[in-house]
Amino acid sequence: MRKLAEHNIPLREASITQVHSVLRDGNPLIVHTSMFANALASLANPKQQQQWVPLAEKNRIIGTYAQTEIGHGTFVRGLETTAIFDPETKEFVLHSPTITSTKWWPGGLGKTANAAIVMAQLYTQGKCYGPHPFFVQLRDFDTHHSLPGVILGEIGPRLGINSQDNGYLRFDHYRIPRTNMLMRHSQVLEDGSYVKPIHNKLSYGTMVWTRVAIVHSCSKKLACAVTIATRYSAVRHQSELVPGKPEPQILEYQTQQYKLLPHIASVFAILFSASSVLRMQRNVAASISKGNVELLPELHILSCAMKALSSQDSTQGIETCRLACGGHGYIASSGLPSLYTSTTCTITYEGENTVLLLQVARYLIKSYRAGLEGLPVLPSVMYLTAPSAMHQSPPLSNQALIEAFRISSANLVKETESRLCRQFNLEQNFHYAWNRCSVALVHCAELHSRYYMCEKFLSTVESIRASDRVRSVLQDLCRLYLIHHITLNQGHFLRSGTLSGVDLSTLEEEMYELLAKLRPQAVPLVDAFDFRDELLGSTLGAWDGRVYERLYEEAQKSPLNKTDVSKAYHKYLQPLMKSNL
Ligand SMILES: CCCCCCCCCCCCCCCCCCCC(=O)SCCNC(=O)CCNC(=O)[C@H](O)C(C)(C)COP(=O)(O)OP(=O)(O)OC[C@H]1O[C@@H](n2cnc3c(N)ncnc32)[C@H](O)[C@@H]1OP(=O)(O)O
Ligand SMILES: Cc1cc2nc3c(=O)[nH]c(=O)nc-3n(C[C@H](O)[C@H](O)[C@H](O)COP(=O)(O)OP(=O)(O)OC[C@H]3O[C@@H](n4cnc5c(N)ncnc54)[C@H](O)[C@@H]3O)c2cc1C
Repeated sequence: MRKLAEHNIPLREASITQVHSVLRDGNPLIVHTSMFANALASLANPKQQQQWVPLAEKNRIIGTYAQTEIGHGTFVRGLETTAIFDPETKEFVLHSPTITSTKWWPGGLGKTANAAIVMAQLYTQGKCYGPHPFFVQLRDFDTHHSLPGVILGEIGPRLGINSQDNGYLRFDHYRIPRTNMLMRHSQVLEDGSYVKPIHNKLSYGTMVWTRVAIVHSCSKKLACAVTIATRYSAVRHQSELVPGKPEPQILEYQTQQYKLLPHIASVFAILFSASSVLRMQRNVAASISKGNVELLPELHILSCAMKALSSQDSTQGIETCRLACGGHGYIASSGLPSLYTSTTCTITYEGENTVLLLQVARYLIKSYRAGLEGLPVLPSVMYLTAPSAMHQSPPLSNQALIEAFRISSANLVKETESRLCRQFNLEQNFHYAWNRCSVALVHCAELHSRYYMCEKFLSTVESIRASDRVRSVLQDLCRLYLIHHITLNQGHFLRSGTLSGVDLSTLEEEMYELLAKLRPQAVPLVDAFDFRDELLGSTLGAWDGRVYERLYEEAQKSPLNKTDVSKAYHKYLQPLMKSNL
């Protein structure tokens, strides 16, 4: 926090700095500096911002974002916490009517936060207007005691990020002033009348913002993991590549290169996509402040798509890196276990991935149908009904591979839409039919999202300002990424007829050549991520390569090594040994 102040970084930008990476196992302030700060910036009106932002900036108010309940996380419309407007006192009465309405999970809520943005069902003049955000003080700002009517606690240990306190929260007819409803987009006036927002999902804006931030953070986490595993693979010697010859660096094995290099490429793919979505988000935010919400659906879908893909890719990549380090990848001091546990949660939070991919699929199907009817569709999905341009690019060139992605994705959407129609004819109910097609729909969303990521990687590499040598390495890396994902998805390319079996064999051959070509670049590439040793926090991945010394030194710090004979020996082991059991 002192560093943020020193560098004049506003609170809402703290999460896109490296500040949070210093505390590897999560930290209790992350939701304060990310979602809470963003909710104030984007959902509060100017007067409310004047009131709360300076206090939050000075950490007098420490906030969280309390939306999820024990009973509902995904289905936001199903939240049960109520905020009923009382026109007599000009207050909202917050209440948790059921066990399932208990807020559950918010980061920092258990012990750290003294305030929260609470999402609750807004009732006024006897009508429910759906979930809306409210600024709610939870604890006394001086004593930190929870306030009467607020029941708070911590939910208990989790798979990871245990340096954070995740909390639960219940309200017992807890009153807050009318002006605590965040009123930038919708309002409740003094007489209780409701003023609608210009788009009814604007109150979900903080989720969209966070999904974009997550994409960025996933590229960083994966970059840490590949740095550790690649440096280690250059230090570690094992087995014989050629019988009787010295043990090679494990990075010499093609299988090891295959484990690491595609994930190094993935860091760039995610990072370039993140930058592109971030640019779009800034444009959309500027348009919204001028009253234009035209591009909001596109941003919502893109952020869902990129959050889903980047969280899945980085989680799988980190696990592969851990496995690529053999036994030493399992030790906590390698840094890999905590990278995994603090990344796998990104698959679930801020919208569970399957659910987000189904949002993307819904948009694809709607856009495809609109395109067929000649109705306008937004740029990112025009390709679904646009004619193919396959023949214009040299076979198997990068451009041809991108076109193959595009056509295969369009083909899959077309096939799935037909399946949906057939299912609808059988079921006579759109929702049942949708559910019966949802596995295929998720595949559509994944392929479309992968197409977007590949396209961003390629277009960024082509336009990047760099020396010829650096550009050439990035081009190889990008090529590897494209081919790798084509081989992983080969069924789709064969089905769409965009690539033949022979094409796929040719590409596979090229991939093996690229692995060998990129092998000497592996260490320089990860060094270029430029992580300080303190930030990596890894015995295996430090800059100097002193892996064995560091492992040994770290072992000395184990509390069990403070004495030669542990207390447990006297208490349990010795009696057991003497018991003749
Ligand atoms: C240098 C860089 C260094 C980087 C390192 C820095 C590291 C730090 C990074 C920090 C990252 C921050 C981490 C913070 C920690 C976060 C902790 C996690 C917090 C949480 O999890 S908060 C809770 C999140 N909860 C969710 O996400 C719930 C998911 N569910 C939903 O969003 C919705 O319910 C869902 C699924 C979208 C459905 O909504 P619903 O209302 O039911 O809508 P419909 O399905 O009926 O759709 C109707 C219509 O609305 C459209 N729609 C939906 N959502 C939106 C939206 N947000 N915006 C615009 N439009 C939306 C939808 O597409 C439909 O459109 P149609 O046209 O088809 O009708
Ligand atoms: C570490 C961590 C931190 C968190 N921090 C916060 C926080 O700060 N604030 C906050 O408000 N929340 C927070 N959450 C909660 C988080 O946002 C939710 O857990 C998440 O949105 C998923 O919702 P859920 O738990 O209800 O899962 P569910 O929706 O119950 O998902 C369970 C399964 O059901 C499936 N499913 C659900 N709906 C559908 C559907 N429509 N179609 C197909 N399949 C479906 C899912 O795909 C999944 O497989 C946090 C969670 C975690 C793990």
